[in-house]
Amino acid sequence: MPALISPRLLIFGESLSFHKFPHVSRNAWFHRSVCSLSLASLGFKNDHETVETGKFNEAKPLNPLTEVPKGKAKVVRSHVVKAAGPHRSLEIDSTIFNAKSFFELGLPPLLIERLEKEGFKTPTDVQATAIPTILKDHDVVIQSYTGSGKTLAYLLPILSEVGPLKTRTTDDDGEPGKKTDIEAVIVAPSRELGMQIVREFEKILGPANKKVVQQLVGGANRSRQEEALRKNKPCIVVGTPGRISEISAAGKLHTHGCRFLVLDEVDQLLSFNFREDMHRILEHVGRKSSGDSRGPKGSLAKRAERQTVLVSATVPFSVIRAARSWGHDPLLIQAKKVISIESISPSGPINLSGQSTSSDPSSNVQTQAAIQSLPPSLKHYYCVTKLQHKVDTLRRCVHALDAKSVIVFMNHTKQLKDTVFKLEARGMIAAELHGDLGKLGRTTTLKKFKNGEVRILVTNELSARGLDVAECDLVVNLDLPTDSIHYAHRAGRTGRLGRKGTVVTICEESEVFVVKKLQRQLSIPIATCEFTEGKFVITEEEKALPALS
Ligand SMILES: Nc1ncnc2c1ncn2[C@@H]1O[C@H](COP(=O)(O)OP(=O)(O)OP(=O)(O)O)[C@@H](O)[C@H]1O
Repeated sequence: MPALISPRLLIFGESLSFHKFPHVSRNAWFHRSVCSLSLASLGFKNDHETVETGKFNEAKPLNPLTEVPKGKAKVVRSHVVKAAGPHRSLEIDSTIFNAKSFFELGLPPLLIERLEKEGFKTPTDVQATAIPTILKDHDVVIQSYTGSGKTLAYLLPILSEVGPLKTRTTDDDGEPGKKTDIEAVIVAPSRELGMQIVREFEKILGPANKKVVQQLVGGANRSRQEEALRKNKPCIVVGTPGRISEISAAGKLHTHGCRFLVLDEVDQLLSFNFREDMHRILEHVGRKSSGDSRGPKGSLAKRAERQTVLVSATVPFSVIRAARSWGHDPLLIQAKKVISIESISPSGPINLSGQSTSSDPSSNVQTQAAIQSLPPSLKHYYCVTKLQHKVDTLRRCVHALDAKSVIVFMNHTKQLKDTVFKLEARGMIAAELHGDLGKLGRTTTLKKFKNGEVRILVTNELSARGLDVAECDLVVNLDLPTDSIHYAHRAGRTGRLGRKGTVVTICEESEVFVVKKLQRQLSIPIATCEFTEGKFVITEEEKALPALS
């Protein structure tokens, strides 16, 4: 089973052990029920406004809309709100939002004005907790599930202190062209995520202030980025570790006076691949805070003491350790909770309530980290098929669920390309996204997928982290993920910001025990399903199981 063997297993400690976990009879856990569902019946809108600009010129599915037997579909209707931004199609469960307003969080009026203009009306829970904590100058680790709005949770307090929308104004701040030092550095593990964060900054800053933020991602022309730094003198840079450290080493990026260092997807940035570049960044961006001079910022001396913000949906203990050594008295923020990291024992992983446990950290750090990263609105299924029928099963899955925007994860580029070819041969609009494509190719594909021109994006781990496509209503694992952390990040590409989302793992009979182990590790039910005669049929429903420890 080569797809399951990855060097990344070493990063996160525990891996899926194929021999340790015996094959367990499915029937032992199931309560048998058969019903047919579409994504609409699972809580999605069924009409074609879901993808506003979508132009699916495909062969019609055999049975486009599936009848849902009354009482079988588990539709949980709750008060819904609309998403901010141009796509307003999928319903959002309002329970993700906080009772407080952005104003109550202490954000400056100009920033609130911009938020309102862009349609951001209410903060999410993690934003309502993180924003005031960061504004009080604390070093923090932000951990909450995928799609819960962690980007704005750090972006808004930064823009409260840096750039033209900030609270306090001085003559030299905020305007591009006047300052020479960078005031905030945001590091992300992939170009796509880096560019996505830049777009989020640009959205809030507004068209007049775009030059306040500069992207420094790999794959793009470096001299053009250096030229933009020299000419525009941005106060915020967002980039990948390699490119940031390259430009910094060349003396073209001045970050010693930097006030904010954000490491997004920090657990991935801790991996061996990024070690050297991350070392340079940590050494050259501001200086580690001592805690002595905490208080309102303003003087240059105080600015040189950086505030460190670590962010991820999955926080293994290695991140807690890193937070301790890179910051002063850091706090862990989990949706509505704030916990002192110093109080977490180095010998134990953090559990669901944010406290440490005394068990062996290597045994279940990964499990705990993954459990907390899954949005509750996701539904998980798996379907058993033969290897040679996987693509056909995928096609039937997409049709049966009437999915509008699908991300398919595979582990190997060659097979990934074959899958796109086969899907296209069957009249489906699919595209590939992987590291072998150039930056332009990747950007174009992603753009087409986001605006609905491409219905099925076939990709690999590159897209598992951070990718935010609000309309994505289905994630399919056509190859199994390496472990529960990877499952969680892949799954998190759907069900963004309280929307409903469906995750289907298509596997061979011999791989079922791995799905069972994921189910136990993540403490989620993963029901068995089939796609017959254009219908999505849940053949055996799972009970939620206690997490493996
Ligand atoms: N308060 C809000 N109101 C409306 N939309 C919001 C709000 N906060 C964030 N969003 C939107 O929700 C989407 C998901 O946010 P974001 O990408 O920051 O999630 P995340 O928690 O970082 O996810 P991941 O862990 O997968 O990276 C984005 O499109 C963002 O613009």
